[in-house]
Amino acid sequence: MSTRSWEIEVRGLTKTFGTVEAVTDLGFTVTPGTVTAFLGPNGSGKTTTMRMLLGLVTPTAGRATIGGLRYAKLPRPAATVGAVLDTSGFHPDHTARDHLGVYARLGGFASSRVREVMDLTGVTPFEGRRTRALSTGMRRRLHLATALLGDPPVLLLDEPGNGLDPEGIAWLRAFLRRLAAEGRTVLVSSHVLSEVEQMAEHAVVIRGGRLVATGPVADLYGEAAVRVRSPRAGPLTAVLLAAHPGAVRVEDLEPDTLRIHGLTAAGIAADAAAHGIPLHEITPERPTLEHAFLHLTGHDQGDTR
Ligand SMILES: Nc1ncnc2c1ncn2[C@@H]1O[C@H](COP(=O)(O)OP(=O)(O)OP(=O)(O)O)[C@@H](O)[C@H]1O
Repeated sequence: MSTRSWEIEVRGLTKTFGTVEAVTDLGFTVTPGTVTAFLGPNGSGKTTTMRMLLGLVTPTAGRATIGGLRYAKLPRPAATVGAVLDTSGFHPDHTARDHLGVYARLGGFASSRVREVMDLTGVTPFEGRRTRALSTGMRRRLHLATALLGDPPVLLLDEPGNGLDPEGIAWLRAFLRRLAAEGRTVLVSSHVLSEVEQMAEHAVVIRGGRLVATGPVADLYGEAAVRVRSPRAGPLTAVLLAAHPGAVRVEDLEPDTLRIHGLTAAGIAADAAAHGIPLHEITPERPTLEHAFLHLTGHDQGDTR
């Protein structure tokens, strides 16, 4: 890999197909050394954005650059950006090894890379199998292996977890994290947050082609809350509101059950003890990122939390 900083930069990016606004005024940055999740529901514009980054779709407005350059201007595009966008495209009669050999020649990469990427991605155990006979998981690995042939500093992967079983997802997570730890810029799209939750440090969330959030994954979580059950829920509410004016919000879930926002479980327990209020249950509720995602992408209507 070269030492250049291979940052992905998207600014004011817009694409309309006839009357369809696929992407509108989108802006985000993906920094090297991180896995960044590109999240959005189906049809939100993820693939179109990735295609614009690869110069496969011409933007209506704005720009999408890699290391400050448009894809077409990169000195060695195939050795700079490894992409998995379209997961068809294997010759059915080629073996996995043949497929990589063809792509290594096409890309002008050393033939020794074929063995290296097969070992890296776990293709070796089925290298002699014809591609038509590969399982979904094997196909995913072979696509990744193909993308890595040029040892690229940038990886663009469109829904790489699609169709993988939990073991495959766990492998993918660890693998992509390792690639990022080597200093690569890794952008991974998904419409299923739980798939990327444990692998990505950063997220770019879009809806309807527009940015709705970007930043560290940890910041996308909603506010934490504590669920408390007490036979004296009313007096407890009064005590907490009086002791922490403006800082606490209390939801009445049931006559004896509250959800308290703005305080820790320990803080609530201390206030309750100080006023002799018995607690029958006190449970910190960590909001799930899935919930935050559904909220951000407007898919939680009717859901109260
Ligand atoms: N070539 C095209 N011609 C017309 N409309 C298109 C074209 N490509 C994409 N679109 C439309 O642009 C919108 C965004 O599609 P895109 O495939 O980028 O979304 P996505 O987030 O990748 O979705 P998914 O998660 O389903 O793959 C959709 O409304 C889609 O129908």
